[in-house]
Amino acid sequence: MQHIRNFSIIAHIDHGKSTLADRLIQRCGGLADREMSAQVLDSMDIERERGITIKAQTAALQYKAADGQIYALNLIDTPGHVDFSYEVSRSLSACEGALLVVDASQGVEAQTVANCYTAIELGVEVVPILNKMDLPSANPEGAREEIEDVIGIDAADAILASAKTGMGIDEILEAVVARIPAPVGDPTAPLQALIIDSWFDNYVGVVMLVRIVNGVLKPKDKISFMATGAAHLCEQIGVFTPKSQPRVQLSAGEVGFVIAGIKDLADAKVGDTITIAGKPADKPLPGFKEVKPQVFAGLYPVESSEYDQLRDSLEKLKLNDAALMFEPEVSQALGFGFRCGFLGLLHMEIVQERLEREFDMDIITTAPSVVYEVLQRDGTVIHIESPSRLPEIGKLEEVREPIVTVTLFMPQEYVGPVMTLCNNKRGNQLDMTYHGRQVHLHYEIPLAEIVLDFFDKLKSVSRGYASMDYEFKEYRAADVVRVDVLINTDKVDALSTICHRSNARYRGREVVAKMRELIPRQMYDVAIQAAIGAEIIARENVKALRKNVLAKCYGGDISRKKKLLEKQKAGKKRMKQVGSVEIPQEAFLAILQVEDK
Ligand SMILES: Nc1nc2c(ncn2[C@@H]2O[C@H](COP(=O)(O)OP(=O)(O)OP(=O)(O)O)[C@@H](O)[C@H]2O)c(=O)[nH]1
Repeated sequence: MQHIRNFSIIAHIDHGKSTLADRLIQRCGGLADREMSAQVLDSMDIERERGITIKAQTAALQYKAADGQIYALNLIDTPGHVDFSYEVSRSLSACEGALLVVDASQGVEAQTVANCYTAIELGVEVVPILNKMDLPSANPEGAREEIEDVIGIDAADAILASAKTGMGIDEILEAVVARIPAPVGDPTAPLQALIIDSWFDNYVGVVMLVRIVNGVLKPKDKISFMATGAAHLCEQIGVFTPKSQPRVQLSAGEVGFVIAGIKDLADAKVGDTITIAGKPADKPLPGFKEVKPQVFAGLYPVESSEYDQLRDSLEKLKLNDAALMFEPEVSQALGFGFRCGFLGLLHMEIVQERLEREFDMDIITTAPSVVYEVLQRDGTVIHIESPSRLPEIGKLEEVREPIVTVTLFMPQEYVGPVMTLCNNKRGNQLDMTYHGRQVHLHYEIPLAEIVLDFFDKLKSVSRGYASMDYEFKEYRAADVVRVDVLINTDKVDALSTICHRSNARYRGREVVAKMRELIPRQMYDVAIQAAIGAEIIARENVKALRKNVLAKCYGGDISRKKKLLEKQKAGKKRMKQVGSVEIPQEAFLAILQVEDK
């Protein structure tokens, strides 16, 4: 076990995490050069294009160190975004060390900070690396100071590197061996294996990436899952180099994959502990948490006839995304669709994008909302995942909204703007502490305010330097109301939102104004109104088109006419016919564009 090193790479987006991982794999001979064409660790196209790693993967490398010994280095990939913070914490808790990659020309940026704190909290050894030293603009001294000031760890022996040219790669591998502790664990104890990640493979079913903490796991072992209680037969184990390679056993300290004929991802939850059914460990490893969707939105097919296809697509996506939830929903305006639950806004965007790209679906998404707890006059308590389902005022005793505790990190100069933002979002400050130039703030903020656009605003007011994390605290009574939108006097249920009474009029007016810009002119005048209960609080008109598009340019050339019609059809794709009015996707999300008061 003293020849094993388990480590992750943490970095802000674009600081070179994937490039460095590729270099390390290449240097250790994991893949031939021609296989290195693409960044191997980001397996999904969409990840490559968005540049965000959403599914953790790993590589087991063999490295012959300067001391002549051969070491088994397990590189464990971590996702980088706050929506996936639980997965990050599970990946890091499977490691003894983490390489903190900082772009020497950019310095420390927001995302590094939260992940780095998670690593420090978990007792993981952090090795700072200043990457992109080949760039003329590299400023290692500045970056070093920022690591010390902002993150607060010693950066005196940060390694100067370039994942592009290969500079510093050997030094990094030597540091992994010398500075990161070997795992500790008892191979003779009952099995405790932490599930770091799990995903669905069409051929073998669920694949689990595990860190063996204690004990030994072999094929044919009957394993059980301590959180779910499910039992399965272990069929195959092995490691990724990054290609999969079978092994006859995985022992304490090692990282590898397990296949056990599992069909449902829900049986193999990230963070759960695997043990041997006949000889179980007396307790699971700490830190298991059920991930629950926090953000809900309606997803509807643009063509009603594609409902079944949308359901099939969502089912396929769910195979590989245990956090995605969905159930059928009917909207008067949009017809049959699904109410879907996501971990956060990025998760929602990824699902939406995959539905469109991988499954070729045209969908309309409604504005994201949170779950409200409603105490009705008759004493019953219900949970509302869709604003249109909020009972009428006469039946309501109390509406409670989810409150989260938000932890924010930022350099001192951004404290003012960040506090203003939190206050605008109905935040309640809990405390503020200084750590050198770095400030930690704790706030309680209604989740509904966070899901709208908090993350983007936080980034813009802090120029990307502030980072955040949040955790559900409780449901708390709130004076919220539903703002409805009427189009040509018909209420469009998919456009209803719930918001605090103090903001309701303002938001209603702004949404209607935004929608006027977003809804194209049609053959008739379109009236857009906002209402609270029976009271109309705002109204705008979209004036009718005077002339028909075709009339203008049609001069007998039929191919031109066809082209125009095709163009119109393509442009129509993300439009939904509501009554006699065509509403584009953007208009359903107009609430996201409303600025704070
Ligand atoms: N000049 C230079 N460019 C580099 C170096 N390392 C990475 N890059 C470039 O920086 C960009 C981002 O690198 P990635 O490895 O994709 O960064 P990442 O941190 O994995 O980013 P995400 O996957 O988006 O989180 C790419 O265009 C790389 O080619 C380096 O040492 N020098």
